[in-house]
Amino acid sequence: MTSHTLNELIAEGVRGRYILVRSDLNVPLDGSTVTDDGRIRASLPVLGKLTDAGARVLVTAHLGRPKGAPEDKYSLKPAVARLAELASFPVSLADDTVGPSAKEKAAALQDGQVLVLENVRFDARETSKDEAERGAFADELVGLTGENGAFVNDAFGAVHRKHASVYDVATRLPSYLGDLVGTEVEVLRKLTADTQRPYVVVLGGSKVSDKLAVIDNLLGKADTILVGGGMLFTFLAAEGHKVAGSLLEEDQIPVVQDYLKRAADAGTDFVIPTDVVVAAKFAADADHETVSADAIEGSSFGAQGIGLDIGPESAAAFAEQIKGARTVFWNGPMGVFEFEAFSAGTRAIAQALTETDAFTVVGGGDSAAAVRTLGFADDQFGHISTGGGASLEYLEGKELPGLSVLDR
Ligand SMILES: Nc1ncnc2c1ncn2[C@@H]1O[C@H](COP(=O)(O)OP(=O)(O)OP(=O)(O)O)[C@@H](O)[C@H]1O
Ligand SMILES: O=C(O)[C@H](O)COP(=O)(O)O
Repeated sequence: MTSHTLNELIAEGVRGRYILVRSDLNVPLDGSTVTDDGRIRASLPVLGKLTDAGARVLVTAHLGRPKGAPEDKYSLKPAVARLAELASFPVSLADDTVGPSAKEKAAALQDGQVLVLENVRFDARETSKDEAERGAFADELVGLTGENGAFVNDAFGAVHRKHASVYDVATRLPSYLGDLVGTEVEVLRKLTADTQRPYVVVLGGSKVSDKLAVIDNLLGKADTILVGGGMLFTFLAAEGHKVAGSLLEEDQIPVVQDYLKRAADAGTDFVIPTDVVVAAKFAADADHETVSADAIEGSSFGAQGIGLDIGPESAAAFAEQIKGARTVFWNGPMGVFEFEAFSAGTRAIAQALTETDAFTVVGGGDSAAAVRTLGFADDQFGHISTGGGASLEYLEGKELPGLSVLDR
């Protein structure tokens, strides 16, 4: 990569200039409490460098997946409150993204201060497939920077998104690679350049179709793929099993069937859970029991049952695979770890990662949150990446729009 770096921008001089920074503040929330501030902490160094150098920093960020209009539960308020607590520079939040509040607060911003714009996904143009629509939104974001603005992408978790605040603004402003993105790419580059085998990829989480899409390119690259979390039910369904009320993306069944067919030729083994923890409902205190993965509907909860974790037998089998690996990449919790009763699978995988001799990478907002909230320390893993989907796509060898647009 030949992108210009933040240090180069700072050397050019930023005092008094408006610098637009894309950060990843997409943190897990419990109501208005940030349950893991890892991504906020990871965003601090770049903001600190810019404010120390006298820049007026405008931060863009997303939270969750709102439907292109403001929604209280997706406000950046809690994330920005936490950022302000941790920061050594003044931080404020605009009430909108490119509206009157953003304009007024941006105009009043002083050297060394940070203004975060409200969730970029409150504007449908941010994620539009239509380049002109995204471009119009990008123009409005760039308009806030005045005459001599610049753009820094420090949102590693979002570099796989061709979105206005990630991609289109970079075609309109002199653009630079943030330190967090630089560091993350360096670790993943080393991992792909010299992958020690066996290479085991552990996949879980709830963004089922996103994560299923990456498997295509992992076939042949990974020796073993361990399938947990929400996507496991699409695998079970692809094998002809009923999954009751569990998370299932029916339209993805043929895709998974195709993967299963191609796996042997590609030299990749799938390990699919043999037991599942099924709950009566999606709740922390739900009644639950462990059943065989091919008999989910046979649980006491019948067709209402929801699979919320992998069972102990599967967790042990996954741990065994991890023990024998030389490289492990893990994205996506094995179950709904936020509820204690359904956290055992995720805990077992985290534990196995801390015990293997393999180089281990944990990627993703919730995956990183899971290992921390379950009591593991960052230094027990080779690398904890802020990016889940982003790191997976990097490992697949895909071109990431947010990175390639910075290439000169
Ligand atoms: N069986 C399941 N049913 C429903 N939700 C599940 C299940 N297993 C895991 N999850 C949920 O998946 C969520 C995390 O998924 P996600 O795909 O967002 O992972 P991530 O690590 O944040 O990756 P990324 O950074 O790409 O978003 C957790 O909130 C967890 O509760
Ligand atoms: O959580 C993530 O992986 C990033 O913040 C990107 O979020 P997205 O998958 O909703 O684009």
